Amino acid sequence: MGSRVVDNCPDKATATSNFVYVSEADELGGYKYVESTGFVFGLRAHALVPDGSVALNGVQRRILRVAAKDGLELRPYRPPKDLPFVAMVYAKVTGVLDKVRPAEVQSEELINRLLKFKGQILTKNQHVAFDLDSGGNYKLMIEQLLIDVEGKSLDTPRGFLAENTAFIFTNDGSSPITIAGQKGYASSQIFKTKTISFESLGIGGLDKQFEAIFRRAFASRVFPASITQRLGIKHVKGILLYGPPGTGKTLIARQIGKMLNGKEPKIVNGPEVLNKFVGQSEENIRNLFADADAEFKAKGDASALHIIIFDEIDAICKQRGSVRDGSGVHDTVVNQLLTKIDGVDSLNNILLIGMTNRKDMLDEALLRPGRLEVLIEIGLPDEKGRLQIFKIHTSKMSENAFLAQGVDLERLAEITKNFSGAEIEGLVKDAAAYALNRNINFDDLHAPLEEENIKVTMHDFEKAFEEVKPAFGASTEALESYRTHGIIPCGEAFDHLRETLTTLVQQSMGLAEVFNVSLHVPSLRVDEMVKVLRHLDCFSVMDIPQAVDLLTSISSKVVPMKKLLLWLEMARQDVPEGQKIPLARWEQALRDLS
Ligand SMILES: Nc1ncnc2c1ncn2[C@@H]1O[C@H](COP(=O)(O)OP(=O)(O)OP(=O)(O)O)[C@@H](O)[C@H]1O
Repeated sequence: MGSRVVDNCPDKATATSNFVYVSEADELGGYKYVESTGFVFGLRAHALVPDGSVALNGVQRRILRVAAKDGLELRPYRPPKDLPFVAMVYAKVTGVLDKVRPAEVQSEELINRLLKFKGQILTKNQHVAFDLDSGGNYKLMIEQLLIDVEGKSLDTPRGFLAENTAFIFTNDGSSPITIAGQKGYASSQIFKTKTISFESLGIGGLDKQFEAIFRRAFASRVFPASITQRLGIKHVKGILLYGPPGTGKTLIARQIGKMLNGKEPKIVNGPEVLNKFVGQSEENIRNLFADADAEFKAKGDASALHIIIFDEIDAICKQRGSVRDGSGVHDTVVNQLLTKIDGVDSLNNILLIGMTNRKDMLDEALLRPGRLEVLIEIGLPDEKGRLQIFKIHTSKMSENAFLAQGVDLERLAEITKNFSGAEIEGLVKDAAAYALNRNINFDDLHAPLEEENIKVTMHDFEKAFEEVKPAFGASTEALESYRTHGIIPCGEAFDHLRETLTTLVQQSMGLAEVFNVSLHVPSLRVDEMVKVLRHLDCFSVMDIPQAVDLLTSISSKVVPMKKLLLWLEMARQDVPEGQKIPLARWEQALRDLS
């Protein structure tokens, strides 16, 4: 059927219809669709189109890469019988012209307008020009088409636009057009980019944790509300990152904030929020949520995501009642925080990322479902993670040729067992300081530095390694100080574990050096408490049953070992050296602390 001469559309109505037009005498006139360069268009005949021409709007000319007066091959297109109806279109909306002023478009108007193209065939990567009654010429850039096959969403390269086709408007930040009131579809825009590179984010060894955070806290926000509501999923509003200091908790929280399209995250520090003036701490918490509150009231589910990063959250959330400042400030602050996440006026547009080194000190109420419910441990990095961290922190040196040839990062990762990310960073800095020192002329501090002589060598790293010691794991003194009370046989489970481990160690005598065993004793039952108190010898034997009774009546039937030791220490404070704790003192300490 051959080539047609490209012409402009006769008027605005034809230009915004997404049809292509031929003359009334054209032999293609009998067909409903034509195909060119892989795109399919609805075809209409029009009295104002000259014979032998095809009228295209500017957006169509662009995707077909032709200009007015060019020739264009057109072929009639008969939709195959199995051409599917599109269930969901992922597309970006931008202006028809490259330069377009920022504007806000209501999604309802947008969708109603786009559904006027019902019955047309859409192809992936196609651009569709349209106008809106409220003004403005826009183009829809189709990124992905999904069809519904037996409840599963599958990709399709082409399909019919149907009455019930759903739209998800994405925006990678390149379009100045924001879509308001997306009825939950807005969520698909939360990530700035489609892929994540951890190394470029400067985070080493935390891929698994990141994946877990994504899966558990963000997946629900990527899908449109229409899907999450059908699945009965509620957005996660709080994450707790916990683990030893310097392992990258703050780093990961900040990077999450940067990756998301939401508002700039707010970062606060627990102790900063607390204020000695009555009501001021609560006010600080309210202020923290004020912007999210205002936007949620104005825009509801279409509001952007507000991220609040709460460092040292344990400072404000210590178990309620456990703080003895007599003011009850901590309680009201925690309550205030809980209301915002989970109360009657709770907000759906917030994500609270709490961080702590002391998860055990947190008020359990804060960790219930609907609150800080996703708990992610950020532990010490393994060897692979350490290598990544070394690479991250030496990348600048390496780029600028300051890293000597013989530096073996793999070897360094191997020997830095128990080092946290921050300690690895410290070690790199220390090694660099050695290299710099070597190049300083102490006789003449004004002598010019010869840059090309500055090389950080393996020897510098070795010297730094002698100096920087990890806070965890390696220090025997620290371990001893944790066991001031010796090992207390506190129950059947403990005895069983000890026997099994002893047998294992005996069986592999000679290998014993390489064993590292750590025991975690979560909570003690009544009989176990009796054994522990007996072992610690801090009450007279006669008083022990009553001491346990007091403990369980004031606290609970099951008490964490750490808590028990803390209480004992408090109770012992006013008791003279060598004397047992009197029951009255014990009761008073329990009441003060519970
Ligand atoms: N996994 C890591 N990858 C790269 N750098 C890291 C990593 N962990 C820590 N660091 C380095 O150590 C610095 C301090 O880490 P960060 O403040 O994130 O630790 P943290 O776990 O929040 O510690 P704290 O509990 O003491 O607040 C970071 O700014 C970064 O330079």
